[in-house]
Amino acid sequence: MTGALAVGIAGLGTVGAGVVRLLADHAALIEARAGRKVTVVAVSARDRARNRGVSLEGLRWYDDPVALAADTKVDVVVELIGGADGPAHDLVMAALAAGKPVVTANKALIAMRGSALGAIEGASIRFEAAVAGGIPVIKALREGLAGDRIAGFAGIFNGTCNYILSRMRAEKLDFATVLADAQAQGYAEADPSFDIDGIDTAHKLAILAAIAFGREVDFGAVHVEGIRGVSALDIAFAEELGYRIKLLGIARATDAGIETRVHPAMVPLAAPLARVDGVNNAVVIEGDPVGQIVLQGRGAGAGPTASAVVADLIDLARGRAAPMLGVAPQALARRAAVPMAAHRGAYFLRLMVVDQPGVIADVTAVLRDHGISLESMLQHGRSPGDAVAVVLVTHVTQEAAMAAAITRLAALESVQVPPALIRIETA
Ligand SMILES: NC(=O)c1ccc[n+]([C@@H]2O[C@H](COP(=O)([O-])OP(=O)(O)OC[C@H]3O[C@@H](n4cnc5c(N)ncnc54)[C@H](O)[C@@H]3O)[C@@H](O)[C@H]2O)c1
Ligand SMILES: N[C@@H](CCO)C(=O)O
Ligand code: NA
Repeated sequence: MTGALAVGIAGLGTVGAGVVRLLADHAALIEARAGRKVTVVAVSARDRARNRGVSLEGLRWYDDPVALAADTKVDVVVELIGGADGPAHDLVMAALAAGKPVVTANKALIAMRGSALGAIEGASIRFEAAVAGGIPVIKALREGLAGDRIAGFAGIFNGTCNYILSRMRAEKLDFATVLADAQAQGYAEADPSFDIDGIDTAHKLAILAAIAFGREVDFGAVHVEGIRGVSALDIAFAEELGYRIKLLGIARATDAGIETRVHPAMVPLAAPLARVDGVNNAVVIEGDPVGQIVLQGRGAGAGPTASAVVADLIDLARGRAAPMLGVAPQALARRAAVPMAAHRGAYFLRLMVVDQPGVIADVTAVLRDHGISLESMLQHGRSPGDAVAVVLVTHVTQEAAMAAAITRLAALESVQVPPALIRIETA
């Protein structure tokens, strides 16, 4: 048995304190599995006096995280500060420059700077915690499915959004009410925009797509829509039509290249992702020859996220090498990013129209002009002279045709508010 793996941790918030606690609580089993001790020797955070519920006795303290990377007694740097720039980025660059491996939970950093970091000669950087927290989805793709060709995957990667959508459905509440409550209870951030505008999901999707398809991390190519526009009315219609609305991150290999998109989607009740509720995350992967794999679990929180960070540390302690994105930098594939306009799928479209003769004829004429075929149509009740909801479900059609039709529908005099559009997925 070689000597202990000496760990330096920067950032002692939810995840950092969770990692210190897990390494202490499971010290014996981690040593047995790693073949050596994994020991925290140094830490850095902003407030030395703060009580984090974990003992920092005997650990070297650094006010400046970059100084922690220079500590010659630190073998591996764990970055748990967060953010694509600033101290987290400075620390990771300093650690890699010093030839030290890095473990991080920072999805923003990997999504925005992953390609540049991966290109650094000899860089060793692990980030299982960054995607779907405790679900070992990066290991599943990079190791477990290393022999498979991945056709695509779809997942629920943001617990905050899934919690909000689950409560909106179960309690028939609107978005603003549930968000305010989630903030009051401390689930959602005071500025929750990364979560609810889909950016956090897009970070995770960009990272996972790079590994699934062996190409560079391409955050800029991801089409991103969040959940602010999801209404209680559309959730009720989804229920009636046999769907659940989820914020999905989807990546697919098509003949034209790789499609990556984040948006609310209607998922049939029988599909694996439909029944994943609350703060849970889940991902459905399609591989050849393995077929379909479904992983579900906790995507956030101190324990689940620490579980992923510690697994990465054990890999390092074992001396297991793995290229950052699953293939060597020079072997990364160049595959085109497919624009959203080229996406093909089925759509749910809700219009608020004036209840008067001829309106449906006008609407269907627009759809006909753009070659869009309808699967079903729904209208409840009558309200002459007032606005009523009309729901249209299309057959598979091209996004560009749908977008053009919506522009024309929105301009019709009988259409009262901007049309609501939700894509239908089979995952
Ligand atoms: N909380 C989760 O459940 C979760 C899940 C997956 C990934 N992550 C990621 O893990 C990382 C940490 O998240 P968190 O929830 O623990 O955040 P947090 O806000 O609870 O903790 C951040 C820590 O970084 C420290 N810090 C900030 N600036 C610093 C500086 N200049 N120098 C030294 N320390 C500094 C803070 O003092 C704090 O201890 C983020 O990248 C986040 O996206 C979090
Ligand atoms: N804000 C994230 C945390 C985990 O990345 C979520 O709600 O899922
Ligand atoms: Na993970």
